[in-house]
Amino acid sequence: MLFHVRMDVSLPHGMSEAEAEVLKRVEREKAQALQAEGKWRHLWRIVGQYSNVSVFDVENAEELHQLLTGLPLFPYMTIQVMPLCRHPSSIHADDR
Ligand SMILES: O=C(O)C[C@H]1C=CC(=O)O1
Repeated sequence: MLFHVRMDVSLPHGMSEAEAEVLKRVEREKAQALQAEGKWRHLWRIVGQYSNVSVFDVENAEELHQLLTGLPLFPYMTIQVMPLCRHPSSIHADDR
């Protein structure tokens, strides 16, 4: 099942540079592992914002919830989720 997800990141002003760097590194490792697994299919930066739009390919909403809440930056993100289904006019066979 595909989900469009928008993540807006807002780190606390009081967070040290060192702590932010560690969080971002651990987040990157997790994000890249999920991409390698095929679960995080697209990851795009929104120009000019500390935000991304992503497409996840997971079994169900419960799996997506577990995955998102497990992200190191989760406490500092506002997340919007849109479930997707195949568009009848799409010519791409792998749209799920
Ligand atoms: O930078 C972001 O958009 C937040 C988060 C998503 C992937 C990642 O590495 O960090």
